[in-house]
Amino acid sequence: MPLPSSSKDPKPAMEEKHSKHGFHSGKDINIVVAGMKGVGKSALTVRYLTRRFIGDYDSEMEAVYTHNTVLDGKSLTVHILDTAWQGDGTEIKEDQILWADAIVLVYSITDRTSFEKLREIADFVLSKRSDETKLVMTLVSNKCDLIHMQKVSEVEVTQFCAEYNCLFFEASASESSASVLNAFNGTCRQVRLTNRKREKLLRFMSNPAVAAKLQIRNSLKSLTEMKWRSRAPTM
Ligand SMILES: Nc1nc2c(ncn2[C@@H]2O[C@H](COP(=O)(O)OP(=O)(O)OP(=O)(O)O)[C@@H](O)[C@H]2O)c(=O)[nH]1
Repeated sequence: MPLPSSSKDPKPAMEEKHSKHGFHSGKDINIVVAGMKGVGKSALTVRYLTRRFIGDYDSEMEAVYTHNTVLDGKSLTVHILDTAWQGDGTEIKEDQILWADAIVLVYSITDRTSFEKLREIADFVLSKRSDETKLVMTLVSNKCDLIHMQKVSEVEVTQFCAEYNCLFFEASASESSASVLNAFNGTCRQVRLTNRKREKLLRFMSNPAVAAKLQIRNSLKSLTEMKWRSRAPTM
């Protein structure tokens, strides 16, 4: 699927810097980073790409970055869409949701509203995806260096993850490259796992013997249903 529209093309310097190794896996992973204004979406993205923390970004700017890397011994190309918070529900567009293999939902531990808003975003995202196209969602609590200002409890986070089937990562874009790498790498691993499972299922389903069995089972099921319907008393 083509890259989603973005209000700005990827920064050329960034693109060049992260494409310089030139390896291509054939299996790209598309990630959308979403969350309220000021939670650190750009800081996390840039930390993952450059291992550096840059304090200030143009908050109006939505950007797509391409990053070539190696994960668990296999080359990987990651495309990251860093969304810009608009506050009017238009920060993620439908084609961007369909493009994504994973959505990284970011909140700041110092801002309760930023956590609460993620429900709206997650509901919107899930309303645009069918079950078959398994989408990976991860929850990232950013600004963990400000733990003394924490406004969201562990119980709430656990509930959220159970409800939306999310993986959870704690990060600090300002203090720790490792935490940010862990969040993005964990997300990519989960996408690979999901893809492998889906491919395995597709292979299984396309086996002629399995297809024949399924067809027989479905025919028997509809025969039984017809039988019950014809026996049911009419009012
Ligand atoms: N203490 C602390 N500050 C952070 C961290 N990550 C980001 N910030 C700061 O939070 C502010 C917002 O960061 P951004 O990366 O611009 O946030 P954003 O989510 O991209 O915001 P929008 O682009 O406006 O949607 C900046 O002042 C950052 O320096 C962090 O881990 N710890």
